[in-house]
Amino acid sequence: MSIPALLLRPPQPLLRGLFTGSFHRHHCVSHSSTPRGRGLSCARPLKSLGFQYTKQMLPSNSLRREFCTQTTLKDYTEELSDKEQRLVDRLYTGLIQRQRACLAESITLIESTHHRKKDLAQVLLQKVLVYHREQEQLNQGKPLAFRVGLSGPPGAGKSTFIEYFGKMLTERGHKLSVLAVDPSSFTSGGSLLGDKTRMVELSKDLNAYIRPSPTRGTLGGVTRTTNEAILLCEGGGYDIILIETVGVGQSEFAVADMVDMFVLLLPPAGGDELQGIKRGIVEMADLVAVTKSDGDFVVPARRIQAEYVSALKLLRKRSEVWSPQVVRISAKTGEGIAEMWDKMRDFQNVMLASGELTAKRRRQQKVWMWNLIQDNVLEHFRAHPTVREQIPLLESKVLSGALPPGLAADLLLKTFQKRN
Ligand SMILES: Nc1nc2c(ncn2[C@@H]2O[C@H](COP(=O)(O)OP(=O)(O)OP(=O)(O)O)[C@@H](O)[C@H]2O)c(=O)[nH]1
Repeated sequence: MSIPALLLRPPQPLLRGLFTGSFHRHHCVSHSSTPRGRGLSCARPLKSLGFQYTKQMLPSNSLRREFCTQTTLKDYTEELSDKEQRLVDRLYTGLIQRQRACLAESITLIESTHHRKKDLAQVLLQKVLVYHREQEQLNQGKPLAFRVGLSGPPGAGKSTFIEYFGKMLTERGHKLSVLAVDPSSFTSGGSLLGDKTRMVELSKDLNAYIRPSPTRGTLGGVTRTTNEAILLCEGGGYDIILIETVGVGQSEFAVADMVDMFVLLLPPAGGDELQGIKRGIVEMADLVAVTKSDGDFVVPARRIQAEYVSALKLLRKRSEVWSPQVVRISAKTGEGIAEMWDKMRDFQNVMLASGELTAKRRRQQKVWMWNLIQDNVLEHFRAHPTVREQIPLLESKVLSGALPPGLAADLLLKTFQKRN
């Protein structure tokens, strides 16, 4: 993420003072070379970012990007001790040699909340990014992997489906990575997804890698590490990345901003059971699959399929080349799953050929960057001593109706600005 960060315009006065903590350390890096052993500097790099290296001063987009990546990597690398450098090199080499243990260790590193480990993770990510780009160039600019978001309410049949689908893909020579973003893991401490016992066969498959989301942190934090984990998995040679979420919260909106295709699994159940599914989630779906279409469930599955075919027709068209479709599948009998995969490939092909996929990925990079900024700015705002002190009082005044929310927000923002 430091590449887009390097191209940011000079910071606005309000924001200028904010970039002093982890955001700046991880995402804004100095252009000028930093002698080994010197601590990470915040003020100087930001100055150079904003005022010395403007768009006009560098020859072309691609050259500028190249320039930024290399110097970014160099700056971080010089900060590392020999031991740290060896760790990053070992993980990077192991990762691109497709060693699962190194992929697992690398993801653990990016999930770490430890201050120094976070720095190391960024160095590793930069190296993987460069490698990733080289590989994409060798692949005639085509993406290295197909990123698929998969969502559905609890009990929809997600794990049974992934088990069957995953085995089918690995038998066809693919390498599949399943990343589970589970919002329950940080609200209740429990874990709905990612539990390996849910996909017993697939977790034993050497061409499949299943990874639950970390159990700590905020949704923002988890989605950030998921984005980074996607890159690591792709660097590790996985060509299909499945990101699984439970379709009841905010996480699927975040996941939709990370993937090429969004697939919604729905059980053949009545309206009541599907109420938990937010309308917005259906709107994001590129493909809806009605699960458990076998035995007694075939009739209700057909009904749900017909309902969703009609409902999707009413939605605003999101693509020039693809209209969302509704299929019926059974992970018990396997019916419809190969056909579903064919449709997914059709989607990938038409989206790629039309240029929509590339455009979507570009947009997602920008969303990712702004999500990080938003998260960090908010973190700094909440951590500000005076603001933190005033929040409970102002919140209670807003709750009791004594203060309009707009005024309370203005007061807090002014307090924040004064001290920055
Ligand atoms: N008949 C039939 N039952 C299925 C099928 N797929 C899943 N089931 C059953 O549906 C139930 C829920 O399936 P899971 O795969 O655990 O569903 P899930 O969406 O992963 O559920 P959570 O882990 O709670 O999110 C289990 O009892 C499965 O045996 C299917 O294709 N046909």
